[in-house]
Amino acid sequence: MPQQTIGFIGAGRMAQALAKGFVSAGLVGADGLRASDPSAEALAYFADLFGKGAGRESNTQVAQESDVLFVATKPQYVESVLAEVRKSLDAKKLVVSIAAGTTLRKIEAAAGDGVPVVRVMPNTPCLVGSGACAYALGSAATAEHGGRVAELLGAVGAAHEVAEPLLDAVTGLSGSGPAFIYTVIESLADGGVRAGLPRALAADLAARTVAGAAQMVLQTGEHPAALRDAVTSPGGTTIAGLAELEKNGLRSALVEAVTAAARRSAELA
Ligand SMILES: NC(=O)C1=CN([C@@H]2O[C@H](COP(=O)(O)OP(=O)(O)OC[C@H]3O[C@@H](n4cnc5c(N)ncnc54)[C@H](OP(=O)(O)O)[C@@H]3O)[C@@H](O)[C@H]2O)C=CC1
Ligand SMILES: O=C(O)[C@@H]1CCC=N1
Repeated sequence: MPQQTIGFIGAGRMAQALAKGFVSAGLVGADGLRASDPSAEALAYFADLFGKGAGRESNTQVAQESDVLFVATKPQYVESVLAEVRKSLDAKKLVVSIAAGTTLRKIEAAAGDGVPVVRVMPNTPCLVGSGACAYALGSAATAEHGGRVAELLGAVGAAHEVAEPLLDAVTGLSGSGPAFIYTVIESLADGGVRAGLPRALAADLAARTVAGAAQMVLQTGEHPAALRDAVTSPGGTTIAGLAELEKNGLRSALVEAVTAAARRSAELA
């Protein structure tokens, strides 16, 4: 990939996760990063991670200096931020919005005619190269723009192109999903502590169990139910635990969690 400058308007948690992932993957040097944020704390943290050279005083400076401009504010600020920097945008730039719910129509209207826009839903595991992301192309974005975004996101995890209407469901599943799974990990660890394990050991075993099970699904390609059957001995320990999960509605709770998060994403539009 040719040398490029990647800017972030909004230097919060998701911007930091993406920037760190891009730098770790060698897609950009710290000198190729730009960021602006009204929060001195967020900007200071960004500078701690990537060096003081990345910070800029205004969103416009970031837009002017960036080839790829990530808009990484909360959804309610996306249109006003783009209106603010609109004069610095043209067909040679690529605008990438990561905001939940904010539609391509709104982003494109705020960015201006002919500005290539891609709407992305990333997740925080991009920080450690294990992101699960999806993206949809705006009307002025070509396959080449899609390829650039796929290459960036591919360096920090998996990237799937989808039709825009699917992005609310993606948000409910993989955007918000890490928070659901952290709750699962915490609860597994609590179960371990209840059964007598020291907290630190329980926390380590819980996280590795979730990571290992996910890797089994991804690497074997087996259906999760088949993998579950391979753990479950007749009359054994696992079926005793699974019966409790069914009684307490784990499946339904997770289905409802993803559905509620997807619904909320649609509401944000
Ligand atoms: N966190 C996550 O797991 C994911 C988040 N997203 C999306 O990413 C976006 C950012 O989320 P997240 O990183 O969690 O949020 P954060 O609040 O951590 O980061 C947003 C940052 O934008 C700053 N900001 C506010 N107004 C402006 C402005 N006018 N110009 C420049 N910066 C501004 C905020 O400053 P201040 O705090 O002072 O307002 C804050 O530091 C959201 O749209 C969210 O939907 C998508 C996928 C996953
Ligand atoms: O909670 C949120 O709204 C954001 C979007 C997906 C994950 N975090």
